[in-house]
Amino acid sequence: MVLKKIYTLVFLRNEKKILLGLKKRGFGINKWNGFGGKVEQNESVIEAAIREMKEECCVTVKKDDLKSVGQLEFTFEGDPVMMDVRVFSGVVYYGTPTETEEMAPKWFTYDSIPFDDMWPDDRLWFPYMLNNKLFYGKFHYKDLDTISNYDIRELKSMDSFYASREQNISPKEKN
Ligand SMILES: Nc1[nH]c(=O)nc2c1ncn2[C@H]1C[C@H](O)[C@@H](COP(=O)(O)OP(=O)(O)OP(=O)(O)O)O1
Repeated sequence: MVLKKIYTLVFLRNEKKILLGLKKRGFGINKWNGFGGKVEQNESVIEAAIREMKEECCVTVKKDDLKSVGQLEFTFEGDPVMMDVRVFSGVVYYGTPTETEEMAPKWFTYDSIPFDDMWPDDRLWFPYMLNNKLFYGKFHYKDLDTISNYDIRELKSMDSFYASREQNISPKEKN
């Protein structure tokens, strides 16, 4: 059996910019990323995405304003737990992105995304997201800085992609 933990990752965007946050503690510290974290028991993926946005940058997003745009799976050498990351994108939000103990938010123009200070996988799958393509990516890390192999593909629909894997996920994990 593959052990996995489900995470959320949310990117607010507009025509010119994307909101990233500098992670101030824990996993991925000092890297720029979207906002998100572990899906807790008794919440759906989308509920977790909304909660993490509020906790990490004080912004309110509504369920219908978040679009499921991708899934990323990460495994690490010697670690039996797969990270299953559900990626969302949104334009509409309420409030002002504000620094918290976990994240320092900042808007970046699309040509100034700081890939050198992000997870190495980001420069591989961001082009899909930025071009409004749905995607699935699978990455195996040799260590926290080094991808040993990966595969990315474009998807036609997130719903049908998740439906095809339904037998492997519990109802709570669906969005
Ligand atoms: N290789 C990777 N590339 C990427 O772009 N995002 C990644 C990634 N590996 C993890 N992430 C994201 C997923 C998730 O949004 C975040 C990790 O979540 P955290 O560990 O911060 O979870 P929590 O906020 O629940 O943690 P704690 O509250 O500190 O327990 O980093």
